[in-house]
Amino acid sequence: MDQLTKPLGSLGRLEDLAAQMVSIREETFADPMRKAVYVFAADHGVTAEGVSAYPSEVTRQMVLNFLAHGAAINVLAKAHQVEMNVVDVGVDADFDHTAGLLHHKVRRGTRNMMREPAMSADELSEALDIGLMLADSANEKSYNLVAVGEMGIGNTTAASAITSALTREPVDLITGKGTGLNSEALKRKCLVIEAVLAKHFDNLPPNPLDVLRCVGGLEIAAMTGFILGAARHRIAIVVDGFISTAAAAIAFAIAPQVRGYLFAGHQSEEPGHRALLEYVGLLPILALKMRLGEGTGAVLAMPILESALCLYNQMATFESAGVSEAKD
Ligand SMILES: Cc1cc2ncn([C@H]3O[C@H](COP(=O)(O)O)[C@@H](O)[C@H]3O)c2cc1C
Ligand SMILES: O=C(O)c1cccnc1
Repeated sequence: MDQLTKPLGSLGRLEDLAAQMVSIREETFADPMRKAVYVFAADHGVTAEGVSAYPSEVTRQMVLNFLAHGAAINVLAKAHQVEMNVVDVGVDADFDHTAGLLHHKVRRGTRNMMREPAMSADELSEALDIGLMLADSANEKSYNLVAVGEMGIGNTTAASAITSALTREPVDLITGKGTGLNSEALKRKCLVIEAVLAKHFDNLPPNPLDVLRCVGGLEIAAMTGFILGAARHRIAIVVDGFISTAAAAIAFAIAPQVRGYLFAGHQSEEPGHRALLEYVGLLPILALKMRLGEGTGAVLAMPILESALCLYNQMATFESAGVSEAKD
């Protein structure tokens, strides 16, 4: 990088991104990028507590919208030549005859974490396995850059509970309005999350897999498995916003080596995202004041990563171009 025809360090963070991509891909770093986004969808029992501005039917409706190419993620994936994969891990709907969907439903939504753990140990293990299996299939398809996204009404509540359990940050500092709660509803959401944490974790810090099982979600667990599996295959992974970063934080808590394979696509407007990025040790690539999810911020960052690698691969060196280097 320092031999390329530019002042030392002048490409800023692009230099770090290129270095990380090269270290992930090792001998194959010059291969063209083959990109995919995996959108994991599931419902959440905790929506019964009134924690989202939208009804949980929107999860099913948005899955159909993804399949009809009408969502924000469809537009961005198409614009940047990113193959789209939509995975049903636990939507509360019957998709048995729906084409174009990856069918891996564990159950129709998690249990209400206010009353009982969101998942049983078997359900958690099934959801993690789905993610691991999809990472194997991403590797078989020769993807070398994957974005991780999600759809699940209520999942910012699960992500906030995970964030507080892992980082020990107070709930009110890491809980946001999600899809757009008013300030009164946001207060209720904070009370729900506090009650959930008190119910499941009387002795902190809890084990990361217990956090995932008790207060996570089926799509979050599948994303965790996917991230662990993709890292194992040396696939570069771009996480999206608050919820996918919560999955990355669990993966990091289980296997800290996963950090070297992760990029944070953007800084979400959800307040807990900062705490999670800090916990994992990631710097966001973009800051566009987005709070959508679906993988949108991750896909938007992919051209920046590709640009970083192109610069590293294609620029002339001082020697080859006959350009004088810096004086001492
Ligand atoms: C139409 C629509 C499209 C979305 N796409 C992603 N989300 C995002 O919002 C949800 C999380 O917010 P909360 O925890 O407040 O329910 C998730 O589904 C997330 O992907 C959407 C939400 C809506 C309403
Ligand atoms: O940061 C995100 O991914 C996010 C924020 C709000 C709602 N849904 C997703």
